[in-house]
Amino acid sequence: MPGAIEDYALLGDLQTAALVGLDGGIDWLCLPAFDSPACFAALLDDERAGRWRIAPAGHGHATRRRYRGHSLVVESEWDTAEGTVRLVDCMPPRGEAADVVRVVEGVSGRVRMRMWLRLRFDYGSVAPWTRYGGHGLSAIAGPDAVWLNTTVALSEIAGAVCAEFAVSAGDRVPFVLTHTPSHLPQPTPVDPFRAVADTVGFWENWISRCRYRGPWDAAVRRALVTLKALTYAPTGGIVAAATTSLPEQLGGPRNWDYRYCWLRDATFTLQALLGTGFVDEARAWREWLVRAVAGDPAKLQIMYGTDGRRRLPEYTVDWLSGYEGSAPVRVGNAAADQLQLDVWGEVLDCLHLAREAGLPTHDVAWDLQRALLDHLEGHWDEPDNSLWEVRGPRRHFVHSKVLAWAGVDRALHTVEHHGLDGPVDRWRRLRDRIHAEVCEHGFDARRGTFTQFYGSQGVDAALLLLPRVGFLPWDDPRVRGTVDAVRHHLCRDGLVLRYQPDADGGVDGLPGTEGAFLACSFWLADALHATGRTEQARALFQRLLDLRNDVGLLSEEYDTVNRRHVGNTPQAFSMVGLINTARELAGSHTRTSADTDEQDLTDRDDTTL
Ligand SMILES: OC[C@H]1O[C@H](O[C@H]2O[C@H](CO)[C@@H](O)[C@H](O)[C@H]2O)[C@H](O)[C@@H](O)[C@@H]1O
Repeated sequence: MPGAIEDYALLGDLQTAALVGLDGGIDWLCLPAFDSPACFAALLDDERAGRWRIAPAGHGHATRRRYRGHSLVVESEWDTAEGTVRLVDCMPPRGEAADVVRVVEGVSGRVRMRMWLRLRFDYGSVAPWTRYGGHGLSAIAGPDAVWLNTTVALSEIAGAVCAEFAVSAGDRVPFVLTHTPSHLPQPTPVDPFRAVADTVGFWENWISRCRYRGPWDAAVRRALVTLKALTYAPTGGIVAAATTSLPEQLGGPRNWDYRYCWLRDATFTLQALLGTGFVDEARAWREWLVRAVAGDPAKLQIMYGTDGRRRLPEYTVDWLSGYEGSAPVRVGNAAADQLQLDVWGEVLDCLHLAREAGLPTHDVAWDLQRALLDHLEGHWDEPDNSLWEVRGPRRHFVHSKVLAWAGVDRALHTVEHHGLDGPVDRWRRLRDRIHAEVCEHGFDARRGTFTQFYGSQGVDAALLLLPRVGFLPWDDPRVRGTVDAVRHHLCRDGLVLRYQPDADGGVDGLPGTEGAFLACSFWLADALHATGRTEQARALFQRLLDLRNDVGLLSEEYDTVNRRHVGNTPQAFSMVGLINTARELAGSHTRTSADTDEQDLTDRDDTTL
């Protein structure tokens, strides 16, 4: 039985990620990449689907746990009747192969320990052939080979690899699990102690480039490290979360695979990284983007594989029972084929912002912007699936139209401020036309609010973003009315739903309901602050900070009834929301290109940037 979603800490090597629970069990690990089949999938079933646990014999949850400094090295400690023991877990920066390093350290007394490893390739379905030799083993099946190196004796019990040993104060017992494609020879084993030190050094060095200084510094840095850990270093792509199919409703079917690169999530992530000083990541992402979307702009997808792959067919993994019975488990994501008009606007905004942030003007990037804009010009007035990826009928979603407006607006800014070439008069007319249409059809004067889509009876938390992209100012009565309507209709226990799933006869085409969406809750805090209700904004932000788990992570949503994290974890959207709201409340504006006229990025030298 897996732990609560909030029980998990993240390990990662910038190519893949593992989740380690409070009880010392790694319940999720895909090798060699984020979206590879899992070799530990207990998270979505039970230990028969693969798990690796190290803990004091007969003990459950660790007494305390933390990341070492700002790194992704997790230290779990158990106080037991026999003494205290520490488990140090990490994935060192990728060298020759992918490694998971676990070191048991005796702190006091003499503690009996138990290691239990059950490798199951291909999401729990393939038990490898295991060969033992000395203090190690190799496990091979199909394309995968895994080696375990340790200093303690291993044995096999009921299909699992076990070790019983004891540690006294000062003892260190290492375990190194290494993966390679099965046709390659065993790689040179890493030195586990050096690997831990290198991992700490890597992350401390990376975060030292952070230019945010202000309140909530530790929370912001942890969020940034998490975003970086969701980056696939070889290509610069950024995944939306480390997992698939953690449910948006416990026991329900709203279970999706987030191990891909959504243009929307990635652009939000980039805005947070750029705003805190991480320009190299923006450069890598722009390169990734230009490669991924090259070709016909009509064929732009809303998401890609981390390598830019377009085909992400969705299928169900029926042999896994799902997290706490939440079936189906899905691999791939059918949303890849949807029309989500906001993405054109977000990409145009992000490319513009990258340029404003000092990335050199790049002809290919401008060619891409122009091609995207040409396509948007011919398609902005079509109904779409919206940023929420509804699986019901396409509609004229207000947020999508506003982001189309923003895309045109950013292209105009680029021409005006960077001397690039474009048909500005035509684009100005287009921008004005979209604006007028949204204000006419997307605003309900009777209720004083923008609506989820033209003619809708529902509202949408994404409407909180309208002033942020510069569509209308925060003091416009239509904006204030919309903020109030979102609060009134979408708040549950003070947190914000994306929309009312049952409005307009059911907009998303899915059964069941879902938790409060944490990114939207951060957007409400920003909106309260921007409309002069800073105390309420701070209170909401504090509430959201309090929802982080013991190591500072947030999943996608929060179940306000069961008081639990729900949805995939850790989710970039949520961590981005934390960073942006901290910056807003600290007085360092989250820049969108809508601001660049007035601010001209002078805040690049602010201490809080
Ligand atoms: O709720 C239905 C949709 O949920 C997922 O999409 C959500 O996550 C994406 C990644 O973070 C985000 O970009 C999107 O805005 C969210 O709605 C799921 O991936 C979709 O397949 C699903 O239809």
